[in-house]
Amino acid sequence: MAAPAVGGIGIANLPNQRHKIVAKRGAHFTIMVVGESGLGKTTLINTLFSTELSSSKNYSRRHVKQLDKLTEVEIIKAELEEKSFKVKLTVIDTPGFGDYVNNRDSWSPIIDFIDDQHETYMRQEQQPQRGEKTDLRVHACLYFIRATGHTLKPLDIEIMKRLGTRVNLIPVIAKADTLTQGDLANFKQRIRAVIAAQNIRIYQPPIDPEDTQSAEHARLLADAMPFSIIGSTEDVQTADGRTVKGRQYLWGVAEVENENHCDFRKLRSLVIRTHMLDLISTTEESHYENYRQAQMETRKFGEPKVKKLDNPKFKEEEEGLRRRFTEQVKAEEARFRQWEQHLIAERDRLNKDLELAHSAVKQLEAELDNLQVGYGRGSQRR
Ligand SMILES: Nc1nc2c(ncn2[C@@H]2O[C@H](COP(=O)(O)OP(=O)(O)OP(=O)(O)O)[C@@H](O)[C@H]2O)c(=O)[nH]1
Repeated sequence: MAAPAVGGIGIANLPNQRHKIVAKRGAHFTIMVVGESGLGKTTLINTLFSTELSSSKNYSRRHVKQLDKLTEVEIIKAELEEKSFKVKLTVIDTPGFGDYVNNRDSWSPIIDFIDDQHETYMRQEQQPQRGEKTDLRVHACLYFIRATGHTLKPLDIEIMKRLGTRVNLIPVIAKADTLTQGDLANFKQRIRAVIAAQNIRIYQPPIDPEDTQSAEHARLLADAMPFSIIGSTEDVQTADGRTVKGRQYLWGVAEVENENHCDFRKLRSLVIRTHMLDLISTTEESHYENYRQAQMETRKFGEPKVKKLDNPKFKEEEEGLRRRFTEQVKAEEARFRQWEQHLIAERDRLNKDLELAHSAVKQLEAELDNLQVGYGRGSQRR
């Protein structure tokens, strides 16, 4: 899918970033969005890249999707071009996460996907011919937090802990327009406290001591995390006559690009304008390297990864199957026993009939003998 960037989104700034050599070739960037259904993941991606990368979902089918109890990973590829600078963008969407009453292990397809990409890349590196490699290693993972105004849910904490050690984790507060500015500020503070207390690793923009301007910008971005987000690709009219991207309400407009309304500009700056190359290089140098080292310690060079057979989700399914099988066997056994009883009763009845017939025959034989004896005596007298 080749999608022309509408109105300019800033990827042309990439050559100004540190690694000019990458910029010359064009960047290869993979971003993953994780969060509950309906938190605005698709909308944000479309807002971020100013183009309809992914179409909106059919909400009438949402309940159907919940029944199959699967967190599917969806891959959207696009090529964005601005001022002849290209970014090969891959968006990994994870619809349906956290939709179910029992969310135990609902994160495993997401975590497995991230690990599998590192694994695939490492295996390709180990081949004698190392040409063009398939590379879907995730450079940035946007984690969507529901704007409840309370604090992080245990499920958020569990998955964020696991993500933080594998990818550049960027937490965002979804649908920030649903909270008042005061509530939003308090919510942010509480989330930051939980992140610190739970030792959740989130992406930290590097601070360059030699470049005060960029250091200040990096500090500003770090201080704003988790970014509050309003997503919308709609143009709306503000009270003072401006046309902006935003969401129209009776009380006014929640503007996507207004720093007083949300942190969308900061997030876009971090992901696209100023830190895309740092996200790519930290993935390579830190997250991939950690994975590679951990794997190297546990198996020999070139040896395939041992597949996890003790996945609790599969275990649960296996136990269920076994239970159902035992119940079925028991029911069949009971049916056979009943049948056997029936057969025994039938056999007894037939035996009795046979006995009766037998004694009737015997009686008839005796009568016949008597008759023959009587007939013999009669003929002798004559
Ligand atoms: N109030 C508000 N609504 C939003 C915002 N972003 C998206 N929405 C709305 O929320 C609904 C769901 O948005 P999507 O972008 O499809 O959500 P999603 O997270 O991709 O949903 P799944 O793909 O089902 O996981 C749509 O009706 C959007 O218009 C936002 O920032 N604020």
